Amino acid sequence: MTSATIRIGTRASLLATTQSRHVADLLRERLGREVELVEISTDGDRSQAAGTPLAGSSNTGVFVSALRDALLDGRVDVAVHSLKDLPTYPAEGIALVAVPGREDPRDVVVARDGLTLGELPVGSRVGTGSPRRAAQLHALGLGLEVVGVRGNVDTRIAKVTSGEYDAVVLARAGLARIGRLDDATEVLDPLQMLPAPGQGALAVECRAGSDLATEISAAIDDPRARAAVAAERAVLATLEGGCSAPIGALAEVVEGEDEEELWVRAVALSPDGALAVRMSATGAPADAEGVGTRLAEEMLADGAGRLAHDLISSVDKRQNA
Ligand SMILES: NCc1[nH]cc(CCC(=O)O)c1CC(=O)O
Repeated sequence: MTSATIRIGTRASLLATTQSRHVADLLRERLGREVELVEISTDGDRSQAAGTPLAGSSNTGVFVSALRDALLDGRVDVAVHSLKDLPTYPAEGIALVAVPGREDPRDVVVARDGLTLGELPVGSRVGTGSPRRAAQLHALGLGLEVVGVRGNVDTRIAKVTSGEYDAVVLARAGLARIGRLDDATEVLDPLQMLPAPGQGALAVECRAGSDLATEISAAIDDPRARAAVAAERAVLATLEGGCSAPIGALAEVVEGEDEEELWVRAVALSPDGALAVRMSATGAPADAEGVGTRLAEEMLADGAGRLAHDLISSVDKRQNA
């Protein structure tokens, strides 16, 4: 069993196969095992191929469960996902065995003519399918027109190249992984654009309780990355319980005076970006989930649960302005 080839299930997209290949390389290097990729196609992938691109969070659930099914019925031994696409609730029989070293979690702008967001004229069309990015773009007050965009990373960049959109906002990690970082014209500071919980991190899953789970965890888990995403996902899970507003969260493990410290920042916004609840917290990396949960509870106590009532809150805000 321990000498058998490890089969990694992957979606067929460029981003997914690049991510899976990265995990395959880590496993070969650190376990000295043979590793192969097995493509798992889904209804979502097929309709994408047929020319109706499905994108973003609404459909990621389909991809995640197809990979998990392949894991559960033994077609593959390992599943690799973008961590930010995983739902916060656990899946039966599946263990999150490793969060490998994380890419830079920030968002980037890909704009025409090398422009930054601040240089784009009022009324410029900026594409994103993410309510989190849309709300934070509005909150910048630059008068940008936020338009929906679907499809994979290349499709989105092509909207700018073709002149259809002036810019798109994407995860830096996605561009880095597919070797297109040069297309980015600005890296957004988290003060302006807090990333999605888990952005830039990978999730490596195995069947719960398998020997392979323990072996992989010891070989490729990065405790700092794991603590950071645990805090971010605790923020998300807790806020989801009480609000449907767009959410950003970013945590980092930093060297303190004599021990490591966990820093967490989070934001919940009304969809039009007019109102936001922002908070931060620090704590021990070992208590990552507790730190994130308590931070989100404070945000709810401060009104984060009412932000989704977009119309009412933005009207209130404008009357005060
Ligand atoms: N929602 C799609 C998705 N899922 C993971 C990434 C990029 C890689 C990552 O964030 O880890 C992307 C594209 C994007 O948001 O630009």
